[in-house]
Amino acid sequence: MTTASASSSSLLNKTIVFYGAGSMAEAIVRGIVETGVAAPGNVTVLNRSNGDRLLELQKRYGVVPALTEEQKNAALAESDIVVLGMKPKDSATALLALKPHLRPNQLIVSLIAGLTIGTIQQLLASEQPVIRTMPNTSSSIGLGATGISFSASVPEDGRALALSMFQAIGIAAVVEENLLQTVTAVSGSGPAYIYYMMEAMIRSGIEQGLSLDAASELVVQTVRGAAEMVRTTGEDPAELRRKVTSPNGTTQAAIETLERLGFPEAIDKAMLRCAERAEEMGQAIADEAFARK
Ligand SMILES: NC(=O)C1=CN([C@@H]2O[C@H](COP(=O)(O)OP(=O)(O)OC[C@H]3O[C@@H](n4cnc5c(N)ncnc54)[C@H](OP(=O)(O)O)[C@@H]3O)[C@@H](O)[C@H]2O)C=CC1
Ligand SMILES: O=C(O)[C@@H]1CCC=N1
Repeated sequence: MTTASASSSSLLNKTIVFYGAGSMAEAIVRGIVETGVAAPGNVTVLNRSNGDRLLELQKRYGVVPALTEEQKNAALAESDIVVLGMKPKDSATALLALKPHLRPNQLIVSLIAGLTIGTIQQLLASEQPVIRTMPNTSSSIGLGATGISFSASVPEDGRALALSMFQAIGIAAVVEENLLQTVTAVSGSGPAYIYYMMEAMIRSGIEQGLSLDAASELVVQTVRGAAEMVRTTGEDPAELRRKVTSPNGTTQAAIETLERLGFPEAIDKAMLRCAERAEEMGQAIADEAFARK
């Protein structure tokens, strides 16, 4: 566990409310509390109706649950940072409910796939400083990969705060807002592709005779080792693949099979569809915002 010391732009001095405290919010709460960059007593969690979940988060991380309407409204009105952690379909209603409580300098950090800075500001009817992010669930173990974009109204210290939040729980890349759909396709949804591949590898290992435990352990260590090899050697994945692939050997036979079955095209199409879906979800919220004006 690492610790952070308080300075004026430190998260330790800031109050943060997670407006929607589901899986992604928990990944971030856990990351920032366990790395010591945020004080649990300064972190409030609130949900639409699931109070039991808030009590669980309190037990696990020492954060503060907002259970009553009064507590919820106070947390939204008083926190320095409001993190939007609800599902896209719930976001327009949630932003309209947030609007009357906000002060102009509160930072909005959105985790919501597809939802644009423009739509958030439209729903809030203000130039509120908005930090749009696309994190992933590996943030809970400090290995997150987050894309970040800022509205023009985010001040320098707001940018630094957001970066410190996401850098505490992994890596953070600042990108143009229109590239956040691509970040969603790469790293937001990316863990699921890797889990899917792991599921398939474990299943095949079992079908070929390994026990569940042996297949799982071997697959986990293989994925972990492969990622660490790319990271620590700095070599290109293609070069590392070449080193595993003996001419006319077993790996070549496997890769040729994957190529014949369209593996690279399948990944490309999946990622394009993912980015397109983020766009569609953002458009649906924008349409709802327009309809509710
Ligand atoms: N899961 C992931 O890997 C990633 C998710 N995201 C984004 O994070 C967001 C959340 O996803 P995820 O954590 O998986 O979702 P979850 O369903 O786990 O959590 C959503 C939470 O939002 C709460 N909520 C819904 N409406 C409101 C409201 N009006 N006011 C307060 N709280 C509300 C729900 O509470 P209740 O149960 O009481 O309704 C629930 O706890 C999504 O927008 C998603 O696009 C981004 C990157 C990765
Ligand atoms: O599946 C989703 O919509 C969210 C966004 C990125 C990961 N999970």
